[in-house]
Amino acid sequence: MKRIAIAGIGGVGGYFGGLLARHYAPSGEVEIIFIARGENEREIREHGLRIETPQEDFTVRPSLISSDASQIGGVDLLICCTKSYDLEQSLQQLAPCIGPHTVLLPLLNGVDSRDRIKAVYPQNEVWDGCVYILSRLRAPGRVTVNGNFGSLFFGAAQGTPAQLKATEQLFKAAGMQATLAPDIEATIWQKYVFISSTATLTSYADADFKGIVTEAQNKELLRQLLSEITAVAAAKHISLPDTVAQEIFTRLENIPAGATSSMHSDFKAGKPTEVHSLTDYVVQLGQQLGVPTPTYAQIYEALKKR
Ligand SMILES: NC(=O)C1=CN([C@@H]2O[C@H](COP(=O)(O)OP(=O)(O)OC[C@H]3O[C@@H](n4cnc5c(N)ncnc54)[C@H](OP(=O)(O)O)[C@@H]3O)[C@@H](O)[C@H]2O)C=CC1
Ligand SMILES: CC(C)(CO)C(=O)C(=O)O
Repeated sequence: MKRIAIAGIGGVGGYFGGLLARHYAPSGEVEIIFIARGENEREIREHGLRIETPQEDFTVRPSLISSDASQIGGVDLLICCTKSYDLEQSLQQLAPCIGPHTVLLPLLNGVDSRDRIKAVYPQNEVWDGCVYILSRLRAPGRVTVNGNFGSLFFGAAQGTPAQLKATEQLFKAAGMQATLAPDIEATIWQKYVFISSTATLTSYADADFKGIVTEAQNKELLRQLLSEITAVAAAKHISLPDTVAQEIFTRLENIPAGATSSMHSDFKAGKPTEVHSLTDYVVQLGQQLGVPTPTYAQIYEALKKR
C-alpha cells in the first residue's frame, strides 16, 4: 500500500487519517492523501489538521489534500469516512482514484456499507471495518477526541490475506489500535448492535449515553431495542456473544459524562442524520426476515418527523 487516501476528513477520517499522516507523510514512505472539501480543505491546506486528544495535541500535514479526484489519481487503498448518506455520491465523485487494484475500506457505522460500495464498484476488493472513538470535527481543520479509546477493526472474508496482514502492520506502525478481525461481519454487527440501539435512543429521548442507562423508562426502551436488533442479527445467522446486551450496558456505564452518539449530536445541530442506516435499516431488515421490531418502528416514525 503506497498511496492511501482518506475520503471525508471529519471526526473519524481526521483522527485515523491524522495518525497515518503523522507517521508516513514526512518521509513519503507511504503517501497519505486527504480528500476534504470547502473550508475544511482550505484550512488544512494552509495550517494543517489539528488533532486534540486527552493525551496529546498535534498538527499533521498530509502528503496531498484535495477535493478533486482527477488531481489525486489512482490510490491503493481508499478509506471511506463520510457519513452514510454521503457514501454513494462520494464514491461516484472519486472514480478517478479507483483503479482495478484499489481496495476500499469503509469505516462508517452500519452493516451495509460493503454491499453499497460493491454495487458501485463490483470489480474491486472491498473490505469491511468499524471504529470505536468519540471524535468530532469541532471547526475546519480541528478534530477533538473525547475519552481514552480509539480502536479500529477491519477484515474481509474474501480479501487478499497478505495484503490484509500488511495493512494491519502498516496501521499499527502509525500508532493506530488496529485489529485484523477474523470474523469481520460479526465484529461490525457487534458494533452495529451498540450504535444502532444507542444512537436511536439517545436521539429519541434527547439524552446522552449516561441518560439512557440511568433513567428507568429509557433503560427499558434500550432493553427492547437490544432484544429486537439481536433477534434480527440471529435471523441473519450472525454469531454474536450471548453477553452482547450486558456488555453494552457496561460500556455505557463507563463512557465519559456528557458523551452522546454522533447521530444525537447531528439531530441537536439540525444537520442531516444517519437515521436511515442506524434505525430504519433494522425495521427494513426485520420485515425481510420476518422478525418483529415494534420499538424500532415506533421510534423511527417519531424521528422521521424531526
Ligand atoms: N464521530 C465519531 O465519533 C464516530 C463516527 N462514526 C461513524 O463514522 C462515519 C463518519 O462520521 P464522522 O467522522 O463523525 O462524520 P463527519 O461529518 O465528521 O465527517 C464526514 C466528512 O466527510 C466529508 N465529505 C462528505 N462527502 C465528501 C466528498 N464527496 N468529498 C470530500 N469530503 C466529503 C464531510 O464534508 P462536509 O462537512 O462538507 O459535508 C465531512 O467533513 C459515520 O458513519 C459515523 O456514524 C463511528 C464511530 C465514531
Ligand atoms: C458511540 C460511538 C461514539 C462509539 O464509537 C459512535 O460510534 C458514534 O457516536 O457514532
